[in-house]
Amino acid sequence: MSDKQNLFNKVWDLHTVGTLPSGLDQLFVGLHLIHEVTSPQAFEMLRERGLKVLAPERTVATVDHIVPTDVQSRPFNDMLAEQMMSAIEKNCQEFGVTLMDLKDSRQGIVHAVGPEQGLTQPGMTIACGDSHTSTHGAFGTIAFGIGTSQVAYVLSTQTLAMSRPKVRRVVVNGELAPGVFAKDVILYIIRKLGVKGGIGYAYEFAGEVFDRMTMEERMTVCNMSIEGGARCGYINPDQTTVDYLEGRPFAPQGEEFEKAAEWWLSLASGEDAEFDDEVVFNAAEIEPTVTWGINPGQSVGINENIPAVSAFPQEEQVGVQEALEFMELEAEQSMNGVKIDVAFIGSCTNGRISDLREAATLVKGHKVADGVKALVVPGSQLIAKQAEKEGLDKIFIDAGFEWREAGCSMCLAMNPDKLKGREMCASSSNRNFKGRQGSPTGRTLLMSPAMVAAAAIRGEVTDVREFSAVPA
Ligand SMILES: CC(C)[C@H](C(=O)O)[C@@H](O)C(=O)O
Ligand code: SF4
Repeated sequence: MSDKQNLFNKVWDLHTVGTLPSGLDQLFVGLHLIHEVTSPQAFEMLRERGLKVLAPERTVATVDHIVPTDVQSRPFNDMLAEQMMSAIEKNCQEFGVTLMDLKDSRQGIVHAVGPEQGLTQPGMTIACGDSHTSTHGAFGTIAFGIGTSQVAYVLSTQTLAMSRPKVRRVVVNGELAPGVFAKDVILYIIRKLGVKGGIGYAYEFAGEVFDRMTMEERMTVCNMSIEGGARCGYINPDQTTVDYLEGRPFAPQGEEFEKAAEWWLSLASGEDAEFDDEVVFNAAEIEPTVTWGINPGQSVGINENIPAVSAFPQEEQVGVQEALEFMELEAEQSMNGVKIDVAFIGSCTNGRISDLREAATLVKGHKVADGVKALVVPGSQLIAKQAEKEGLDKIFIDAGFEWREAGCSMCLAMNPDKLKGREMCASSSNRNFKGRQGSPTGRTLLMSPAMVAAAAIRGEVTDVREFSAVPA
């Protein structure tokens, strides 16, 4: 491996088993994660062709999207959800794949479970029929979201045919101010580079800000690379990565772990590593950020106003106008003080223990504003258990939040947790597309979990720094 090679190209080369006549590289897939929404048809395709799962030991399934977060008794009220659940149970049993179902204490959102279990490791290739697979890049992993037919392809061949993206290094130097979180950093990057800015690229996030981040913060950033159009995003493995993985169930143990750690660290892009492109930002410019529109790039700092329509490039202006009309917001208004109806803390972006701790710190001793429905949905059962051990559930419940079972929940509302009518939701999730949270006219404001907590208490979008207990 040359010193000039960045981590992405090193890992890509190590996993390339051939080049197809189409020119695509055929990559070996180290880990294939499965969930109930994008796998049923894939298993059907295998059945139709009489194929087996080639490497069941490299395939792990969990259930997350359709999981009800209150009453979980079977059969589910929603027949479609029940069908998906039965299908994944049957498929995993028949094809010999490990399934972390609702009875399994490891169950949770696929992108929470992989890292938590130590399945996600540096230098690996990971595929999953889910766009936010980019989350796993936080470990210096090349992790791709794939479609259902590709799921069938990976199940049967343990490889994936892909064209090699270019690599852009996204550097953020300096120090984040208190009250500014990983979520604000990625929202800022997407706003600056655009939701299509990453097309054709893998993003390497580098610089002081990411170096200092915990693994959970790095996951939040990499999770949303896809929202910036990038094929995937990653952060070089370092001691923080190694420390996080030590002792996790699927991580190597003892001497094997030492050897693995040495190998992981050797993969990081060196000082001389070359990139196809590089952009540099300054952490001091990043404020607590909130979206005002219908894609994750349409955001502003809490103390800025939404720009005038004329400030956008000509070709974007119609879309901006449409977004403002849908959101019932005005150009040049401030987001500070916008009323909310619902507050949602959860998702694979911000449903981890550190997110719940940050939100709970803020919520403690306060009450959810009258008329606001607020819910906390931990990303996995283990996160829920840890939160309960720390008494966070009690803090949320005392404040008037609902404390729910683990799953995707209102991030995409494939379960019963849905917005109603034109409700406005402060959400710690990653997508604010029209109708994303279950009501075609429902509206989503993306922000950090601490900002969601602040909005829940005040009943309106609020600068988290106005609270005395701002988590550092
Ligand atoms: C249901 C699934 C295919 C989808 C995805 O690919 O991301 C979902 O997880 C989402 O966040 O929109
Ligand atoms: S939490 Fe949301 S973004 Fe993440 S996998 Fe589930 S639906 Fe997709």
